[in-house]
Amino acid sequence: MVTQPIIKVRGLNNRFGDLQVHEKLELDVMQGEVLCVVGGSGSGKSVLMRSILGLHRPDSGRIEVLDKDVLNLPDNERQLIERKFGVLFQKGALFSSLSVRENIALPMREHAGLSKQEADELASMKLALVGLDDSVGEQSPQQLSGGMIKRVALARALALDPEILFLDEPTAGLDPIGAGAFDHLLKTLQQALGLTVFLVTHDLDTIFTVSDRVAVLAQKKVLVADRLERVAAYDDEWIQSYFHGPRGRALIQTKNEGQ
Ligand SMILES: Nc1ncnc2c1ncn2[C@@H]1O[C@H](COP(=O)(O)OP(=O)(O)OP(=O)(O)O)[C@@H](O)[C@H]1O
Repeated sequence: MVTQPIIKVRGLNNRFGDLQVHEKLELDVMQGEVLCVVGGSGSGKSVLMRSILGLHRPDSGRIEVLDKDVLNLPDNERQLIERKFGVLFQKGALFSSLSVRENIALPMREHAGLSKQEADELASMKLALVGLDDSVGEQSPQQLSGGMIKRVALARALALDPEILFLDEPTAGLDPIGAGAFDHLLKTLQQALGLTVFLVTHDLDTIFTVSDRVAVLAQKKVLVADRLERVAAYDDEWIQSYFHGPRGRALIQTKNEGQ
């Protein structure tokens, strides 16, 4: 499948005081792919995602989304681009004072100007999409398990039918079965909806299940961005210890046996 970059990052520099996080970082995210972004703690994965989302202003560099130079767009055009983003933050807590349905309907009412009834009906569709019963809509977020909360947060991220979905550590805090179920749901939805997914994760299972490509952040840049098997073979100490530790070896073996 030949696709075009939907996001292009060029010469990105991010610095906090004396700490240079990104130096001339380059990255393409291809239309319709799941790109898993990995790297050691503090390597700048979240700052990269926040820079693309417009939540952090980089010191310099260029970020294009759908061929628009988003760092230099007027506010109204920038908002049109942001409407194409769905975001699930690691700590993207739901509003506890609102029901699940109200949480999902909120972006539709605030950003798409839908009536309460329209938004509630669409929220039901989004609940079904993430595999939750409609009755969950009337529950409070505090009543839900960790896995259900992630599904609701995913339903909310999909509220405005985004083209690009950003997720920061979506399986963190889930047990392995819940995490596996979330990974499969994500892959199914991504394929069904034709989404492009930018996924920050430490979770090797997630990478093996959902990634089309993997980008490794190290040494202030994207060291390599390629298919998993090529990245796993890359000659770098961090990559080798990450992908070829006991967990990585077991996953590679399982994958090979499944082929
Ligand atoms: N607003 C900020 N002010 C100062 N330093 C920051 C700020 N945001 C991030 N940093 C620093 O930038 C570096 C990269 O942070 P970032 O959160 O992107 O790392 P990460 O790769 O996502 O790490 P982790 O895997 O631990 O979540 C860290 O050293 C962090 O402390």
